[in-house]
Order: sequence, then C-alpha cells, then structure tokens
Amino acid sequence: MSDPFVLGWEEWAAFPGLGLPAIKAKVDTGARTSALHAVSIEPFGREDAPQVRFVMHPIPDQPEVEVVCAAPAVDRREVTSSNGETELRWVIEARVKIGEREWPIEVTLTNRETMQYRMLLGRTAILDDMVVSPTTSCAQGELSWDLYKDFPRKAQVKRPLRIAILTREPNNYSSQRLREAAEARGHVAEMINTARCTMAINALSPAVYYDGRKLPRYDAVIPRIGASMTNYGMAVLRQFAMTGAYILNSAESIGVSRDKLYAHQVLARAGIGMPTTAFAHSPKDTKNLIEHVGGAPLVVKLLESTQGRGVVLAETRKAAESVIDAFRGLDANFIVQEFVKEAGGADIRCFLVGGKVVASMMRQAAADEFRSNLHRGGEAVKVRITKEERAAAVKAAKVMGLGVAGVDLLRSESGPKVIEVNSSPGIEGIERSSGKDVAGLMIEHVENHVRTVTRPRARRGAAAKKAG
Ligand SMILES: Nc1ncnc2c1ncn2[C@@H]1O[C@H](COP(=O)(O)OP(=O)(O)OP(=O)(O)O)[C@@H](O)[C@H]1O
Ligand SMILES: [Mg+2]
Ligand SMILES: [Mg+2]
Repeated sequence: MSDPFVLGWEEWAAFPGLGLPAIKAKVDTGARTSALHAVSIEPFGREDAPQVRFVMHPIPDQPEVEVVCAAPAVDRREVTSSNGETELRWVIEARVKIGEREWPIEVTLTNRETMQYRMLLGRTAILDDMVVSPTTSCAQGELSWDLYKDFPRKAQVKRPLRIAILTREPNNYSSQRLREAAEARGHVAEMINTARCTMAINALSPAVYYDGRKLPRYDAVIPRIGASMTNYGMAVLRQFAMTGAYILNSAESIGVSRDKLYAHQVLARAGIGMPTTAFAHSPKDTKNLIEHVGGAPLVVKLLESTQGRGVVLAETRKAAESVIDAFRGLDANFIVQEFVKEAGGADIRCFLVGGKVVASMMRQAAADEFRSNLHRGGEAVKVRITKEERAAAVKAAKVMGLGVAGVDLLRSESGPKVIEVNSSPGIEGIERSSGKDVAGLMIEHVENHVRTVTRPRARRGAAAKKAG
C-alpha cells in the first residue's frame, strides 16, 4: 500500500483555474464544505451555464492585491458558519492544487475578511486516500506571496457607478435630489418604479425585469419604498441583492422598521430609551393597557399611521377608553403609549447615514397641537442635539440594521425617548432646515461601499487585440 497523502492543519493551496497561484487554507474536518473569501459576488453568463464573478484578496494584510475570479456556479445553498449564522451562499466548482495533487472541489463563497485564513478546506474536499495530521503545518510544502508580485494592484481610479433609485415617486424632492447628487458625482442614476418590476425567481441567474425588459446590473440600489409597497418592495430588493448590487437599506432592516410592534421590541431589547408602550389584542384588556402606561394622559397610535394621522392624545382615562374602544371596533392595530408632555409638542429628527448623524432638525407643532409632523403644520428648525441624543439615534439605527435612517426622538425629563425609526426618511425638510447636502452624503456612502473593481474582461479584450 502506498503512503497516504498527508494534509497538515494548514496548507498552501492554489486554484489554477481561478488565477490564484497561492492561498493559505485552514484544514477543518469539522466543517462540511470548503469556503473561499469573496467580495462583490456577481452572477453572470447564460442561464443554462450560470457563472459567478467575485473579487478575492488572497493576502490578508495586503488588500490592494485584488484578483477577479470567475467560475461555474453550481448551487446556492444555506450554510451555517461556526458563529451559528446562516447565510445563503453561492457554490462554485474549482480545481484546487495542494502539493503535487490537483482535484475538483466544491467551494462556497463568503466574506472572510475578518478571518485569519482566506480559505477553509472542509471534509468533503478531502479525498478517501488523504489523511489530516493535526500536528503538521504545511505537509505539502510552502508557496509564497511573491507569486503575486506581477499582479496589478487595485485600480485607484474611481469608475462611474450605475445606481437605481427604487421609488414610486420619481418626481418628489427626495428622488430628484438623489439623482442630482449622483449625477453631480459622475454616476448614472435611474428611477425604477417598484410596482413595475417583475422577477424571475431562478436560483442561479437572478434578474429583475422592468416592463418585460431585463434590467442591467446595478452597482447599488437606493430603496425609497413607501409603506404601501413594503412587502413587494422588499422582495424586489432581495432580488436586486442577489444580482450583487449593494443595497443601501437591506430588505430585512426595512422589514423590521416597518413592523412597528417588532421595531418597538427591538429598540426595547437594546436598552434604548422610549416612551412606555403597550399593545394588546383582546378587547377585554383595555383597562390593563391603560394601567401599563401609567394611566392618562396617554397617546394611542394606529400602527398603519403616517404623517401623524392616526395619532391621538387622550387626556383623561374616559377619553382613553373611548378611543381604544373605537379603534377596536374598527379592527385596527394600535399601540398605547405614555404621553411625554415635557416634549412640548416638539420632536427631533436625526438623519443618519452610515451609522453617523449627518443632520438633525427639531419639528415644533403648531399651536394647540401635540403632533409635530410637518404635514400637521409643524415647523422645522435647526437644532443642536446632545451627546446622549446622538448616542440614542446611532444605537437605534444600528440595532435596526439601517444604513440610512431617520430616528425620531422626544426630549423628556429622563433623557431622549425614541418614538420611531424611518427607513426611507424624507430629504427635503432636513436639507432645508440644516442646509446640508444630505443626498450627496448618501451617494458618498454608496461610493465607499461599492468597490472600485478593475474588470478583467476589458483588459483581456485589449490584450487580445494587441496579439491579433
Ligand atoms: N408618546 C408621545 N408623547 C408626546 N408626543 C408624541 C408621542 N408620540 C408621538 N408624539 C408626537 O406626535 C407626532 C406623531 O407621532 P409619530 O411620529 O409616532 O406618528 P406617525 O404617524 O408615525 O408619523 P410619521 O409620519 O413620522 O411616521 C410625533 O412627531 C410627536 O410630535
Ligand atoms: Mg411613522
Ligand atoms: Mg413621526
């Protein structure tokens, strides 16, 4: 019997077909599938022969070394990683070379930026005649990062981006400003009406169609989805995400912020200050509901409400009971909330981009009105927020997972109280009152998240021309 092929607990590997001459892999018999670091993953190619293209940074401490790889896509699969999180990953087939041996394996693509090894060799990639030695490092010899010395470094040029603004209101201030800001920075921005998108749900070649025509691949999608389209809009967004586009607010985060009961639970769980809030389903619980928030005066809010329309102040217990009973009679979903009187009919809108408050305004209600909504005659003025208010806003956007958010809070005796987190905050009021270029900051945020990838296709084409 010949000696077995020994793999150490770590090995140098190569993927000749992917153009990767060296990569350091951790051998992990505890993991089923192998995984490879990949960013900017993007499906392409014919529907009957789908492929994925991705960007690889093989050298952990030299991110400027960037290799663009392409491989046949064989599957998309739910994979649970060691931290317990489940992720839908692309699966490719590629030939790995370790020492003198070369064989085909299946590899899932995932962002391993924060991991020590850019590759994990799982047990399904280890053949019958191989053994793993837990005490040996690099049993099959070493390769060197020098193999990348002639590779081009990451291009510094900023290429124009193709951005989709997903909205049903292409003519409103926010949509127009976003397009302007994108164009001012040399990008192409297109308004896409959510309601006119159709989707072909095909695991390996996802696409979004618009009036029957297949949309191109966008570098980024900025969702401006109104409450009436939340579910469909989220589905469209998920589809865009599968095409590899960067989504400014993910479908999941929009879903959390739109589900008001859930949003309140998420905020409370994170220890964020908010008015005492109660909700109930059974009509027998009216008295309990009122007790839960400490009695009248209290605020009753219809969950489907926007622009302050379904927000009612009940000044006495009697009034509270009749409002609650009336909403019940209409089969409406609502919450009951402690009335923060000290707020004096004002709330503060913090506009966050990329986890930072970039602008804020105070909305002061009209006389005889406790609701500060601009649609209810409220007036927007510039405001300096406190450190505590800033921290609450940052935390609220973070726990909701929103890249762009409008966090509304009330100034109370016991510190800031968050009342809602908006995933498509309007840009007009905040730009006018703060004088800041908020739309521009949103586009800048997109630029920072979409990598400047040098496309190998173009280079290859140029080389071929030269040779011919
Ligand atoms: N618990 C409260 N105590 C005091 N005032 C409140 C309270 N809740 C809301 N308000 C006031 O009523 C306004 C409307 O409430 P809220 O923002 O919750 O409703 P909305 O209908 O969702 O409005 P939006 O259009 O911002 O989504 C707030 O901007 C605030 O001024
Ligand atoms: Mg609201
Ligand atoms: Mg509001």
